[in-house]
Amino acid sequence: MSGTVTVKNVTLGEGMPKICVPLVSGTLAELEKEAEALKALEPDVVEWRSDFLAGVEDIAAVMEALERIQSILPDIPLIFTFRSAKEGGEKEISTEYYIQLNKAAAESGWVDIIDVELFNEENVVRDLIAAAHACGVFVILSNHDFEGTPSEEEIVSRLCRAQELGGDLPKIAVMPDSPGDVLTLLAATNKMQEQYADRPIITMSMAGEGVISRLTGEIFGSALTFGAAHKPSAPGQVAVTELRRVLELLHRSL
Ligand SMILES: O=C1C[C@@](O)(C(=O)O)C[C@@H](O)[C@@H]1O
Repeated sequence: MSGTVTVKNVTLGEGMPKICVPLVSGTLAELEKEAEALKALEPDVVEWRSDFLAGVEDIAAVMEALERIQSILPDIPLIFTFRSAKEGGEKEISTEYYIQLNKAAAESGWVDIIDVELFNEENVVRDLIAAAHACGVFVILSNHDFEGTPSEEEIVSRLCRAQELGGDLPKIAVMPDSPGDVLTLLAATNKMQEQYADRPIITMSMAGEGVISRLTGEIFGSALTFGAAHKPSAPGQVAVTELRRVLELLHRSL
């Protein structure tokens, strides 16, 4: 894998894959508790899945939550994500509000990375990337296929598209229907990192069969892996402490 992205002393794209833990609470009070509890797990990165928040349609509530998270975990890189229902998230919002929300998060100064879904209008994607970069915020350009696993060529092509559009961290999560689908994701990851990527990428095959892909990023070329604290944000995430143990085991073997 060539290229790295460094946020708050955490470098993605070198050494062991970094561990990201999602915050998935529904209320501000729960979110604060969840963020406090996360400290003990020492994640490299934290993702706030804002689509889980009951008041996410109110931008002031979102900003208040962001400020709280940031003040509880000031030293850990924070990803702001609104995951749309069509890509496995909790809610659907208008494109206008999606843009407003992501721009507000990027401009808040409390967020290091925003997650933008690749399958938006191209001008929306370009606009959000430009807005984030203007604030010194990185962009994960993501795609989620909860229905299945596209072909190796299609996975590589989506990751390349995310890179061409200027995403700092192209990402794809796919759902396997067989061990062969998991191999397809791993082969696509390997091909992308060997032949096309000039920056770190993030890939995973979800659910139980796909767990192996969340462990082997250092070998096949995925820079970030999502582990669960109490509640996973997607199927197949394993507990952070176990995840770290396996990543370290594989790292020592290389
Ligand atoms: O995109 C991703 C990856 C993910 O879907 C996973 O499978 O671990 C979990 C989400 O919270 C995150 O936004």
